[in-house]
Amino acid sequence: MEATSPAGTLLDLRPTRCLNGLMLVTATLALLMAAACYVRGKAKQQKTAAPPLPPGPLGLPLLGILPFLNPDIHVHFAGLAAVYGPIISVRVGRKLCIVVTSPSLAKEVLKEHDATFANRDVLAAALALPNGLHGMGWAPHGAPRWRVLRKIAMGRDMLSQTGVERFRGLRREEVRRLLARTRDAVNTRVDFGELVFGPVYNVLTGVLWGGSRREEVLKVVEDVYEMFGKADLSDVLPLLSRLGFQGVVRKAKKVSAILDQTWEYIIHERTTTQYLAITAAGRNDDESDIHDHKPKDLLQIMLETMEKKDPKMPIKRENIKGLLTDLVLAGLFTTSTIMEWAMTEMVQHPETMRKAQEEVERVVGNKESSSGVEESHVPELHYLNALIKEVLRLHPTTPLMLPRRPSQSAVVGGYTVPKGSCVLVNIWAIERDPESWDRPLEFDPERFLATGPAAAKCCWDYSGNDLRYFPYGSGRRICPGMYLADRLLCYALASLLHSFDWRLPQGEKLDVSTKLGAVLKKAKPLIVVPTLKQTQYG
Ligand code: HEM
Repeated sequence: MEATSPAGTLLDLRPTRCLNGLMLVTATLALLMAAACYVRGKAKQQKTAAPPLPPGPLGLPLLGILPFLNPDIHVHFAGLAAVYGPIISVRVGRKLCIVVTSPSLAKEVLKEHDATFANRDVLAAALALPNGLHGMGWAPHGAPRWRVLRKIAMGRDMLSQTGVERFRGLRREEVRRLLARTRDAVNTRVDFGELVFGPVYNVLTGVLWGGSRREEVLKVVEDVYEMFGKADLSDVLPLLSRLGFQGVVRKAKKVSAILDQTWEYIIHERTTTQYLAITAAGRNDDESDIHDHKPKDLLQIMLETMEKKDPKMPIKRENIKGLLTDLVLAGLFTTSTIMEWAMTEMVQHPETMRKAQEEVERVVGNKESSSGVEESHVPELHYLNALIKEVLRLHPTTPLMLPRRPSQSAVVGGYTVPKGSCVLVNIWAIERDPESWDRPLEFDPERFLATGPAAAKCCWDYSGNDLRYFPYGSGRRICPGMYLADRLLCYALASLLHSFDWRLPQGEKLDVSTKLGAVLKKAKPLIVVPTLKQTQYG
């Protein structure tokens, strides 16, 4: 008889049970581990998966939204922002554009991720200029030449706040000439943009290279300006340029050869005759006399820097030509356009012109007690300074700023902005945003004269620190010419308001429509009639 004690049964069964138990535990552990791996993997995947591109319209294959693009691109993009939100992505041909339309997102791009977004998205026309990439405007921000050129341009002898003081004499001379020209034209129809263009150009060329061969340079610079203002398909459809449909690029090559030659003549003249004369006269780097009508200009400073061969300041001839081209192009059309917009707004709102005139007269004095506006009066002209700020708010010269190109992918507003895309900041829309501005479309200089707690809260200066108002840009690529532009704008306008009254020709209406080229200009020139004011100087 088989002994069947419970113990025996237990003994008999134990190995099998053990095996089953072990398998069960192992299986459970394996399952748990697999589940843990899956969860961890998923979490990691979620962590590393980039957020999506910003929303935006789909557009057509290959062409994107190109066929539907309104020529006033800033207005078109503002409309898309109203539908899709403050950060959008659009394909324009092959190019992926990310457009930012709010102060907080502009801050992310221009301040918080400043280094990532400090490169320019270089236009095909700029690439075609032989010195296009050797200057400042299109150079990659990390490149040593960009740092060196910015250092020189913003140096204490050049375009810095103290540097511009050295050219007071030059500005005075040009503004006096402007007053004389206006006096010759009283009671006649005057193209205001044309009237102020000359003095702005003369001041710039004087500061940059002493003004020699002015007319020759102007002819080419105007061509280059036109070229940058034209939409170039090879920027967005590179295939076209490979097939030879280059349009703007072909023209750029032609024009730039002439410009290059002209710079060569100017440099040659300086290094042979005038340069020797200047060094023989014993000028040195520290010389900074605001009464000197011919202080050392940028060309001179750059030639001397090149000659010193300091490894920390490596400058080549092409950098000199590139920087001169950049500064004259970037400074001329912006400053003269803002002057035209200022007069346009004052003619449209005569009460603002009257207030500005009263202020100038109060500060400068009348005919008997004063010999006219001097630059030393400018800081006291609070209303006029506010008026210029308001003009810059409503009429940003580059409504989408200069295009940026991220050096690596970044997350902005919770969306991915891919490396190499073209990033645009719609400053035109931001500076008209009702969330930041009371009655945003009204021309109201007083908004910049806020006193009390309102003034303490905001920072309406040109530093680019408050991303609701940054007409000269923000961050490392902020405009290097802002002190010169500001000084010239205020001084020239104050002088013109002190000496003359300005009105539209009898029976004519003001046309304020705009045209977007390299800068946002009036579509039609401003025609005005200056008349002599009772208190007339100059
Ligand atoms: C009212 C006149 C002017 C306005 C409204 C203006 C506005 C601007 C703006 C918005 C930018 C882009 C900044 C950014 O990307 O953050 C810029 C860049 C620049 N501006 Fe001006 N500007 C004016 C006058 C001038 C003048 C007089 C000069 C030269 C003398 C100048 C030279 C430049 C240059 C070279 C750049 C490119 C800087 C870089 O990329 O590093 N601008 N300007």
